[in-house]
Amino acid sequence: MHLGIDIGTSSVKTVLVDDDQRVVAVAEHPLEVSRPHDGWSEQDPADWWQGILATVDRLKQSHPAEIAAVRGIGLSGQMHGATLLGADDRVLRPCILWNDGRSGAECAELEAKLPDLVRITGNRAMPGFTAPKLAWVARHEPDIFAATRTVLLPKDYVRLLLTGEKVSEPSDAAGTLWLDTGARTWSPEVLAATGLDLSHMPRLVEGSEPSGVLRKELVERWGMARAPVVAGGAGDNAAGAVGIGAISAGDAFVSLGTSGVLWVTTDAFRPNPARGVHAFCHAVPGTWHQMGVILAAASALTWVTRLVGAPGEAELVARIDPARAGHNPVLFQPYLSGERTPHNDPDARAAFAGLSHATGPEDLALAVLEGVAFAVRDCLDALAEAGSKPAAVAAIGGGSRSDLWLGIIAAALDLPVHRLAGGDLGGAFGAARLGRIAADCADPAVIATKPPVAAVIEPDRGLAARYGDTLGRYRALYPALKGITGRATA
Ligand SMILES: Nc1ncnc2c1ncn2[C@@H]1O[C@H](COP(=O)(O)OP(=O)(O)O)[C@@H](O)[C@H]1O
Ligand SMILES: O=C(CO)[C@@H](O)[C@H](O)COP(=O)(O)O
Repeated sequence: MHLGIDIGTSSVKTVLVDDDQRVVAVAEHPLEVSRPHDGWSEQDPADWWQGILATVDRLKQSHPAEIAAVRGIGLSGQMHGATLLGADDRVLRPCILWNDGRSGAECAELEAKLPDLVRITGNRAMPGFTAPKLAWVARHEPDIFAATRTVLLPKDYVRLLLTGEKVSEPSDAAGTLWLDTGARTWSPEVLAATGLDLSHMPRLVEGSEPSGVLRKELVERWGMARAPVVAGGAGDNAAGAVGIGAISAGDAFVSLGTSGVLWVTTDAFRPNPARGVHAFCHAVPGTWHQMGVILAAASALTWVTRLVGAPGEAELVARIDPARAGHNPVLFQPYLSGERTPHNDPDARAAFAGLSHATGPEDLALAVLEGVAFAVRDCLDALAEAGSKPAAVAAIGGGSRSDLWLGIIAAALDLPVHRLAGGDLGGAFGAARLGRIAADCADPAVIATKPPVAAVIEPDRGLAARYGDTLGRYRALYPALKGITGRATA
């Protein structure tokens, strides 16, 4: 038995997986995002911990024998979040999340200060990455910066509470912008550019290696027969990739979580930072990936669901007439949190265009599904310019539960989309696999196999042709609105 724990942005998900890789049980605990100013995005790390205790406690109640038999635990988490700890390892301020856009000025300064930044890290400085956030804290909260002894990513902070160890691994560490991504080691040069050094960083293991064991009091609380090994784990996208066996060069998927991601696995470090393409390490040693990232995907659907007062995302999507896809006069630019790929613009904002007296909630919802699909198409084209051209993509994350959305995405990308068994569990299932690999010293290729394809969604030819035209109009929105819409001033 193995546990996978994913600190998602919208919830903590914990999955119990047996030795035949069957999901035995899943428990989820919702999380809220706090937005104290326009463009800011924060969470209290104590909420992640409450989510872990609540979900594992629930699994212990429903499956005590299986929890007692857990041998390995894997961690997955939303990437880039800056969790700042003082000398006593207490959290100094709310975690600044991956979709926080406050550090645009610091990004520009960092690139100017360290011309080798892109060569070392393989990435442009983008707000949301961890290093520019620390530069922001140094400028705006100097007392907190001075008190900071350790900076941890979300899943690495909960690892500290689970094991007492300060450890990270390359897939998540690459998203800090402090990693020499090709070498998979911290870069003292980039750390120094933000006033930090190696003492502020956790030690690194590979995602599939042990990082420690569960603390005695938690082993007792959950009635485990012995202390399970806790694996290095992975950032949520790399963990999602392990969960669907996307560990060979060219394997591709689209993730529809709070964020949207178009991921392609690479067998070498292939940076190409133009147009906001990310080049990070994978969770499997000796592998890397490229990805395009949009900051609002399923979260845009959640937003419009609340806006129109619908009871839930699934209920709102069910009200959309699928025949309206491609005939919707309403366009939506989904930059609710600014955008990374392809614009790297934290000040961009979302917009509806083409509203009339005839527009109803279903038109807005369809526009959101279509606008997110076009934003993912922008990622596909940016990755193609970076040399990665997938022939098909798998779909993972909560949004992949919607057949309509996957059909829209297949047509917008003009690629087949594969729905995989368990894909909606995102990183949690992949984390459980990493826990097993670490506990059993197993070969990642033997465990991280591809699950059965539950459905292949081919692009509808007529819809793909109509979207060819709509895509041009969608792409005209950003330059037209730049300078008109933007971050609210205080
Ligand atoms: N049936 C559904 N159809 C479309 N989207 C859905 C459905 N159920 C959940 N979602 C979306 O899934 C999102 C959560 O996905 P998830 O992968 O768990 O995100 P995260 O890892 O960021 O917490 C919610 O924001 C919601 O919009
Ligand atoms: O910032 C990124 C990747 O660079 C995001 O993908 C976060 O990792 C959040 O993931 P979800 O909560 O949307 O799964």
